[in-house]
Amino acid sequence: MLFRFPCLAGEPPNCVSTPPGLFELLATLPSQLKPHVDSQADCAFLQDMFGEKSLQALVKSLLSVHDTVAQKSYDPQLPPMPDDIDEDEDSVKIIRLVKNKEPLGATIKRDECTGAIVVARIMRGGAADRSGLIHVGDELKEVNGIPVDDKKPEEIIHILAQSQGAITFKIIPGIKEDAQDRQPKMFVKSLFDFDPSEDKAIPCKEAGLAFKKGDVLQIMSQDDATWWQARHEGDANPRAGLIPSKQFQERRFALRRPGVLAQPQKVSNRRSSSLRRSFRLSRKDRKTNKSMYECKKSDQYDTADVPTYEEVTTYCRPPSGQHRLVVLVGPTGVGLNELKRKLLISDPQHFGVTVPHTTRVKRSQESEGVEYHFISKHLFETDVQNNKFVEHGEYRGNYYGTSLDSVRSVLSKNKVCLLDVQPHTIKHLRTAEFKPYVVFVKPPTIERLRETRRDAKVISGKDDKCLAKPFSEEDFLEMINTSRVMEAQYGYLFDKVIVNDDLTSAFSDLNGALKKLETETHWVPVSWTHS
Ligand SMILES: Nc1ncnc2c1ncn2[C@@H]1O[C@H](COP(=O)(O)OP(=O)(O)OP(=O)(O)O)[C@@H](O)[C@H]1O
Repeated sequence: MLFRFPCLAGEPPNCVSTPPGLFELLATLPSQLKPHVDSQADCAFLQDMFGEKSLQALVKSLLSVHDTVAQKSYDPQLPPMPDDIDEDEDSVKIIRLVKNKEPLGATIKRDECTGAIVVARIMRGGAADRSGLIHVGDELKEVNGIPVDDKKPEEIIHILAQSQGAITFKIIPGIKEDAQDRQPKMFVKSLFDFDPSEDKAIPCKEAGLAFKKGDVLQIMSQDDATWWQARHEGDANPRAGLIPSKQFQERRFALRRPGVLAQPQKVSNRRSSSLRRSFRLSRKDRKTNKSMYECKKSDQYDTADVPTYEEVTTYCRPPSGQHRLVVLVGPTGVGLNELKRKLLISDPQHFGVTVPHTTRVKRSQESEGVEYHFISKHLFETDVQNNKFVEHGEYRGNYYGTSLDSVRSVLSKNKVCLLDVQPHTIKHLRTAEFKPYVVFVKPPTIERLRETRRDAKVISGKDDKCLAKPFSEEDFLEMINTSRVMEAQYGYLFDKVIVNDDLTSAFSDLNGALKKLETETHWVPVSWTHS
């Protein structure tokens, strides 16, 4: 039963502090409730309850606390207007902000031309921004009555840091820039790690926003060419932090590049030229050596491409829309084929793989379009010229390749196409048509590799005999090393990283991610959603 004290609602707070009135009110309540109470026992219970002294005392103290709070004024006490405002009196503003533990969210600098101390930046969502009283370009004249004209910015920051409670600013408002408010808000995926505490160039380390490769950031302001303001997408904290702008980060990266990239790291010593996996998939041709292909496309880092930020937007596959291409990458022997095989077995109607092309002669037990598409050398070369291949290579005088059309063919059957490629190929697949979801499969620790792969076999790339042999210690070390290099070089292109330790867990991790991909919203490059 819901009831309240009807005669108290809306009354001025002090009218309820007369105890007799309160006691009478409580005493009459049971009779007022009588029409709603069925039994005599309930009536007696209510009578007892409302007649109880302790309840009356409790209600009394509750109401008196309410009165005290209601009568309090929480408005800040503004100081009297200073009487030394003369010539500029129209343009001087006195602002009082109450300081709590949160920083003010503004930075100041000395204007190089005028020598005045001006507000350089207002952090979006910070205390100063939320107050709406301080703006970029405002000239700071006094802080807590102390003139700041002759002070260095650091001294003023010190005064601010020392201040407790309310801080009074005397400022001359600058010209208001509305342009920044009109800027569209954009989201970016960060393609590098950033730690402001390690950054020597940032104007204020405390104002920096740390992020990791793959984080989605909301860009709040790009007014400053060097330091943008951003916040983590979905973060409840509205306060923006400083991040290096795209241009600035690219410049810095370019300066650093000679040391880092002049010698692009090879993805693998033994098998870096291999280009194989998609070819091996549908083939019953188990003799095909995965390391036999010469990769024609550059295996080197694309130095023109500096990974900084990528503008992204949300995308959810329409229920009957084409599936996103699932791209698997990882070092040789990590278990890509094993995971792919498990997916195919789990739901053959749902998952599919491409049929590669080859110029080698068809064997008697093979059928066109099952193990391979068998085409002439001339046609293969024409298709290469016309960029029809995702990857292609040559082995023992024959060409092998995975065509874009073979990917389209799987997708057109409304299947999820599973494609494993060399990581440098990912960039060519990143189109609105394929909307690739890139899964990087990485090995666990060497100890776990030794334990889990005790009975496993790998096809050695060292010889030409294509024999499956137990993993050697060298295989494990190479797998781990290649994985590190791949992650460092191409990690910004990965949507999901799966550690293939226990096979069942890795499979369920992958399967779960692919299920979500079909129904949930994901961040994708904006260019993929413009038709
Ligand atoms: N989590 C795992 N635990 C135990 N054995 C595994 C695991 N994952 C894969 N294997 C085994 O490791 C071997 C190599 O796996 P797989 O052929 O799938 O590797 P791959 O990444 O496709 O490499 P490649 O393309 O060079 O063949 C296989 O014998 C496979 O059964």
